[in-house]
Formats: sequence, C-alpha cells, structure tokens
Amino acid sequence: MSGVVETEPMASAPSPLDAPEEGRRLAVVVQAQQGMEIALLVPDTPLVVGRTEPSDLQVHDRTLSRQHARFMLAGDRLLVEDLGSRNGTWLAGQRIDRAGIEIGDEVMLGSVLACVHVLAPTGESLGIDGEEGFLRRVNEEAARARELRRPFALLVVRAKPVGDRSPHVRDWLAAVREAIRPFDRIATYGPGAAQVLLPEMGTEEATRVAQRIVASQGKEGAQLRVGVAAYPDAGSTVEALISLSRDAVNRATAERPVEVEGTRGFADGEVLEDDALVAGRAMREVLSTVERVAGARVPVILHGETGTGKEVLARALHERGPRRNKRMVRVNCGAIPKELVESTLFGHERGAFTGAAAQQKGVFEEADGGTVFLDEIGELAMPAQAALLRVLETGTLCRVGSVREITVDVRVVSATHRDLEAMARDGAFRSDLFYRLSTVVLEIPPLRERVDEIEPLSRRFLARANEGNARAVQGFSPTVLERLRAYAWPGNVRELRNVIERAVVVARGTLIDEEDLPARVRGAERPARAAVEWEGPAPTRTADVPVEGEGEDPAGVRERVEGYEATILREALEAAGWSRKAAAERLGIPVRTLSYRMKRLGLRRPGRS
Ligand SMILES: Nc1ncnc2c1ncn2[C@@H]1O[C@H](COP(=O)(O)OP(=O)(O)OP(=O)(O)O)[C@@H](O)[C@H]1O
Repeated sequence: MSGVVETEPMASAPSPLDAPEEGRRLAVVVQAQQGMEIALLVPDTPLVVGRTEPSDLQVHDRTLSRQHARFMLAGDRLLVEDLGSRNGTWLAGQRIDRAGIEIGDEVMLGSVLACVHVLAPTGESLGIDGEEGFLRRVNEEAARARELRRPFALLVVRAKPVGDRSPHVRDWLAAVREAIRPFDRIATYGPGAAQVLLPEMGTEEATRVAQRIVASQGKEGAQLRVGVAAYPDAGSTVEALISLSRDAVNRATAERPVEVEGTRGFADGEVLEDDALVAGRAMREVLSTVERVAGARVPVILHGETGTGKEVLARALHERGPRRNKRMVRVNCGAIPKELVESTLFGHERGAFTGAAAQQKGVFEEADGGTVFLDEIGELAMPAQAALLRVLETGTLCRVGSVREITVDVRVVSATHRDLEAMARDGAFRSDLFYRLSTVVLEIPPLRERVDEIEPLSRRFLARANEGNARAVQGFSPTVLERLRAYAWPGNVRELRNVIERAVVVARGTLIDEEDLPARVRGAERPARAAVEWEGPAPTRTADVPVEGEGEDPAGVRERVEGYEATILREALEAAGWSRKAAAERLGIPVRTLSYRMKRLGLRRPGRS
C-alpha cells in the first residue's frame, strides 16, 4: 500500500503556513506496520484517517477505528481531533481529544504513527539530500525493512549523453521528483546521476516508477535511464543494493531504458565448482559481486566469521575469471611457522638456510598466471607483510637466498575474520598493505543472518552424508528444521555441515529427529556454550558424542562417531599444516582439548611416531 490520496484537487489557496515559503505543501504521513500512506492536507479541509470508508486516508491496521482522527489546517494552526476511537489518539504520551500540533509532531493513532510533513516543493528546491544524509536514510530504511520484513527500492537515474555532453542533473531532476512520492528521497550522485530511495516498494512497483521517470523525459529533453534494485529481491545489504542499482543503470540502453536487478548471475540452487550450493539471497548477492569482479585483477578481501564460506567464494572468484585455467594456490598465513613465511610465499634456493636441501618455488611462483589465496591474512607477521607489499607493488619477487628478480602475474584474494581496518589503525597490520589488498571487500554474513539457506544447505549436507556413510536417511522431522533455524551457528556453514553429518551417522529412524542433534542445537543449552563445549581438563565426551546412558547407544555408534570426530580433527590439522594452535583456532576449541582428543583418538602427524 502506498500512494497519494488527494482529498480534493490541489487547491493552491494560500494559507498563512504557506505564506513564508511559496509553494509549500503539507501532508499527513501515516506509517503503519504494513506500510506508509500519505495524504495532502488542503487548507480548511478536514482529513480523516481511519481503517475504512469514508475516511479520506485509509490504513488497514487493526488498532485503528473505522474513522479514527481528523487532521485540519485551519488558518495558521494545525489541529488533530480524535473521533471517539477505541484505541485513542496520543500526543507526547497523553491521550487527547483535540489538540494543536506542530509540523513534525508524532501523533499515535492506536499503534499507527502519523505526522504532518512539509512536502518537497516542485521547482528549484527539490528536497535533495546530501550523499551522507541519503545514505543515512537508506540505512535507516534498510534496518526498518529488515525488522518489519518490508521491501524498499533504490534507483539510479542517469541521462543519456547528448553528443559528448552528459546533461546535468539539475536539467532533469524536477522530472524525477514529479514521478515519485513526496516522501521518497533523492540525492545527486555526481553531476550526471541521481539516486532515489523508495521506501515500502518492491521490485515491481519500483520498476513502474522507473518507467514513469523515463516517460517524463520529454519535459526536460533529457533521455533518462534508470537502474532498479529492491530489497530483498536483489540484495540484502545497502552496499550491495547501491552497487547493483548502479550496475543496472550502466546496462540500460535506448531500447531498454529501465534495467532491473533481480537475481542475475548465480541462480538459487546452483552448485558451484567445489560442490558448494548457492542456497539463498545473501549468497546470491555476494556471488553477484564475485561475478562482477571475477574478470578483473583487483585484489579482493573476503571478510567473515569462521566457516562462512570464504574459501568457497575465493574458489568461485578464481573459477569464474580468466585465470581459471591456471592454479589457485591457498596458503594459511596463520599456520606457517614465522621463520618459513618468506620461503613459503616466495620460495628458496638450495642451501638458503638449514634444511633447504633443494630449490623450491613459493606459492606466488606456483600460482603464476592464477590466483594466490591468502587465508587468515590478519595473522601474517610484520616482516612478511613488508615482503608481500613489495611483490604487490613491483610484481616481482626474489626467492630466499637469491637476488634474481622473478616476475609473477598473480591475483591476490585474501580472507580474514578480523577487522583488518581496525588492525591497520592500531598498527597491528600495515595500512599500506591493507589498502593494496582491499580494493574490493566482500562481507560474508554469518549463517544466523542467512536463515533462508539453512534448509537447502542441510538437505545437501544430508545427501552427501548419506553417500559418504552408506546411509539412507530421508530427511528431517519438522521440529528439527525449526531447531536448525533457531540456532545461532557460531561455526557457521562448517558447523551446520558437521551437525548434519553427525546426525546422519547417529540417526536411528529414516528421518533425523531432534535427539540426533547435539544438545546445544536442540536448545537444551545456551548457544553461547557451543564454542566451549569441548573444554575441560578431561572431557568424557565432545559436543557431538552421545553420553553413555543418555538414550540408547546402539553398538557401533560410538565408533562411528569417533571415526567421524577423528576425520574432522585430521582435516583441521591438515589444513593448518599440523599446527595444533592453528587447528584449535579453526575448530574453536582450546589447544589442550585438541591435544587430549588427538591422544584419545590416536591421531598423529603422518610420519611421526
Ligand atoms: N554455500 C555452501 N554450500 C555448501 N557448503 C558450503 C557452503 N559454504 C561453505 N560450505 C562448507 O562449509 C565449510 C566452511 O567453508 P569455508 O572453508 O569456505 O569457510 P571459511 O570462511 O573459509 O572458513 P575459515 O575462516 O574457518 O577458513 C566447508 O566445508 C565448505 O565446503
């Protein structure tokens, strides 16, 4: 619901309120749970707000009476009067029958907020926000939309260049203003473009507004093109929506002057190269940025909590770009012993140091023509940061023990769960390196903010676990899915995968039941305990191991679970180059717990007795 209700044709009868600013118009703006309504307030004409006919402004909110309250602009006074409503009309916390109000006063009609606003006049002053003010409003709108599960849309409008000149926004902004609602916000975006915020509008309606804007071009002589990106269809963060609407307007042509950002690029349900699933909006959105930047050489930082899929995205970046036929070499910066960082990254000559029995290429040389994925970049030691900066700046490196410069062509993708910018501010990370690496920063939301992905991901993990364990579990009992959605997933997608795989292993029926979930996921324990569940001097169980006597423990289950646990620990240790400290960090458990479990499960680094 949205639109402008005119109580009668706009009379331009002057009112004292109008007098100081010619052309000023007032409106009652009503904001209810399901949307926003606005009605022009005509001098000396009552405007009734209520739930049904014959109210002038109808808002279908059950806390409103049929005819709830009357607004009136009488002379230079604004009045509001309750019409005997059940839930009352409230001003500054007081229930009122009749009161004088000021422009901007918040009047509560039941639980509906009403305000009298000055409308942006047409003409010279168009009610344009500055870039900062506009962004603030978009952020506020995004927060509101998320909370109330409502849509909103962003438009970017640009005029087609005439000859070699791009018409200036001031030549056509009035046309945009006319096509939108009075409370929609506009900001200029450089001299040739404007951005528009359309609260409460989904993709379809926003597309119609965009078409109206394009149709209004005749008046100003400028041929306008519009890009549309709406929350939640196109994206779920402000940054994504802004960049998607800009991309959309760049695609617009004379034949298709309105371009709408929907769900281009990666489709829901698509399986990526490394078997990861595009399972929901957030992932699609991040991947649409991946797709845009995959072709370029610009460095990318993937920022997100552990297990959110940073490596999956690094792989997608590599595979979707022109370097896909060369290697992507991953290095875990946190797992390389300090004294070996340079030789790992840049290689060494034979005899360069004790133990360097043969010449060896480093990851940068190995990845020549491809991608280097610097995982846990925040853990890189300072001297190595300096060396890395040199390679990035010069495109050349020297192996340890050599002065010969080797030219390499690599794209650098880094990942971290840390706030590198803050680290750079605090001097814990070189700021010049941070700026080099962070041309594009991709934020990967935690799984708890990607609830729509939980079911499709769970089903995929279930299918994989069935294959891997020769099981035939059919699905989930309905309450299990509820539990999975409600849990906070501090370990993100990795934790979800582990929980589902474990549930498949221990499930007794054809469906996974609540009892197949670890206690923390069942809600039997507070989620905050999840990360410390393996703590304790001599744990008799892990989070995922059933306790003896806790329900039935059929023969073989314990062995299977322990086998499974050993696999997880071994994977983590291998990924961390068998550094216990780094592996424990990856797993979110204390080192001593890891050591204890390794001993119990008989896990040893290959080649060590
Ligand atoms: N969309 C997805 N579909 C299927 N599996 C996924 C998806 N995203 C992540 N995973 C799985 O979750 C696990 C963690 O993913 P990944 O290693 O990419 O996370 P990460 O953010 O790099 O973690 P860390 O910071 O701990 O290294 C992997 O097993 C990965 O295959």
